Order: sequence, then C-alpha cells, then structure tokens
Amino acid sequence: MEKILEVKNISKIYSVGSLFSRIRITAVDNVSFYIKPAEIFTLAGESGCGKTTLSKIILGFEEPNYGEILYEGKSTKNIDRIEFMKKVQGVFQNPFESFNPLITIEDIFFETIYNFKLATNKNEAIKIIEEKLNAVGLSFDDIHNRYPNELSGGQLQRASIARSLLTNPSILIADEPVSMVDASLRMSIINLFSKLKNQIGLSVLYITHDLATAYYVGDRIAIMFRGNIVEMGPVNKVLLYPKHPYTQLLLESIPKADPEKKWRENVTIADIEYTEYLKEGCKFAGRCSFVRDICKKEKPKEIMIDDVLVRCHLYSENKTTISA
Ligand SMILES: Nc1ncnc2c1ncn2[C@@H]1O[C@H](COP(=O)(O)OP(=O)(O)OP(=O)(O)O)[C@@H](O)[C@H]1O
Repeated sequence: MEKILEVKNISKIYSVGSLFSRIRITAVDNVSFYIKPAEIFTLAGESGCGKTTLSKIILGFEEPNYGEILYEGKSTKNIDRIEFMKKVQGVFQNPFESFNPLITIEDIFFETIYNFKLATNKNEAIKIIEEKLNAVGLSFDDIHNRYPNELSGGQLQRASIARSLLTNPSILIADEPVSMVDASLRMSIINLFSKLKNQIGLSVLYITHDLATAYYVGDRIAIMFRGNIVEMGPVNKVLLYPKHPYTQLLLESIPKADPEKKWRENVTIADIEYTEYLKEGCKFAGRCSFVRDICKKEKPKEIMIDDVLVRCHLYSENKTTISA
C-alpha cells in the first residue's frame, strides 16, 4: 500500500514544572500512523493530548526523542530540508500570525516564490500565484496591494493555504486550521481540503478537536489521548461505532440536533492533564466508566478489530495484539 508520509514510533519527552518540582511527561508516546496519497487523515483529541507536538515533529520544528518520520518511504533525515519543505507544508491556526503584518500579501507570495526558486521572472511568478489563489477561491486582485489585516480571517486563511500550495506540496499539515475562522466560514475551508484532495490529489493531516468536521471531511481518523493513539481507523467506523470509552466520551460531548437528547453534563475535559500523563497503565483509567484493576496497572496493547485499531483492556481478550 502506498504511503506518502509515515510517522514511525515517535516519542517526545518534555520536562515540565518549576525548578524544585520538575517532572518528565511523554507528550507523544511511541506513536505510529501513515497517510496515503489523496487522503484526509484526522488527528483528533482534546487540548494537551500531543497533537501539536506531533505536527511540529513532522514539520521538523521539534526533534523527537525516539522514532522517525518517513516521506515516500525515506527517512526525513536523508532528505534535503528544502525539498522536504516543498512537499510537506504547514497550515496553522491563526492566519494573522502566519503573515508578517507589515508586508503586503502579494510580496509575501513573491518572497516564497523567490526563496524556493519557483519562477524565473515576475510574470511567471504572477501566473503561479494566480493559479494557486484560484484553487482556493481567490484571485490576484483580492490580494493586490493589500496587507494581511485588510482581509477577513476566512480570506486570509484561504490565502495562507494558497501560499502553502505554491511549492506544489503532496501533503498539508493543517493544525486547527479553522478554529480561529468565523463559524460561518469554517465549512468553506473544510470543503476546500476535500476539493484539493479530489482535484490535485493533495493529502491533508487535519489536526482538530472538532469531531463533527472530522467526520464530514476525513477518510481515516486517529483519536489521541495523553500522548497515545487510543483508536484509529476509517472515520465511519470510528465515529459511528466508537469502541474506546474515550472516543465515546468525546462523541457524547458534541451537541446533538435532537432536542430530546440533552448534553451530558458530567463530561470532564482536561484540568488533570499532568496527573493523567504520569499514570501507569491506561492514561484514561481515572475517567473511564468501564475501568478494571488491570487498567490501572498495565498499559493496554493495540488490537485490530474490524479494521479499527483500539488500545483498551476491554477488548484485550481473544483478539490479535499488535504491539506493546
Ligand atoms: N515546549 C514544551 N515544553 C514543555 N511541555 C510542553 C511543550 N510543548 C508541549 N508541552 C506539553 O506537552 C503536552 C502536549 O501538548 P500539545 O501542545 O502537543 O497538545 P495539543 O493536543 O496540541 O494541545 P493544544 O490543542 O492545546 O495545542 C501538554 O501537556 C503540553 O503542556
């Protein structure tokens, strides 16, 4: 099976706390997954589960303690940094932070073209910029002579996606790309990922805490909790028939259209982050309604059930174990 990007046994350990009470947390704990060409793969989980750390490691902004990233089967350590940056581009949460506020948007585009040597003259550069802006539903006139603060958040995020397309990447690493965009414009950006996937075969690693958009746009999904992938598989299977109690909890916290079905009020998300990171056994044990003695002592192994990987002791009997 073809893999465009592979995350292989990645671990990242941070020292946190004050000088007198430092602790070490494994923010990303032996995580592995791959992304196929023209696939939207979602990495989902609540704040502080390790999603951004993983995206920084993939983009080369952070070094992992263990593991490696492979692009088209080759370790990124053996790929020229510039060539890698052309093929694997990042799209970030706040488009206003992605652009220098003192430079016009077109100059920022020209700079990228110049830095990556994508054109030999200005006309050629404008042609490339126009093509990429058109792909995201903008035109050169929309950015001509304009500074970042003269565009709306939604337009600027589109412009930021157009800029990442300049180098003809194979994959975008999109970390919470719509969380700072007006709610009314979010779906148009999400739809844009689908369009780019279908039209130019782009892959997207879509990092989010929003399961509704993940369900709408994604092909496969990995649910992360305190540094571990606890469930991973096709979006329809994971989100319609969740196996892990944590996936079930996340889904219960999404508001339902059915007015008879009330929000669950006892969903607790996160203020016990470090305590959970330091837990032995299953990190979710403290919040799990199905907790057993073994959950507090032993880290569950990964098991495949009906195309879905799940890491939970509830399923550990009589099933195929993949890894520790
Ligand atoms: N540079 C750092 N130094 C120390 N701890 C860090 C650092 N970066 C992240 N962490 C810790 O690692 C854990 C995972 O953080 P990370 O930002 O990757 O999670 P996240 O799921 O992306 O959350 P968010 O959506 O809030 O960004 C958290 O407990 C965080 O406090």
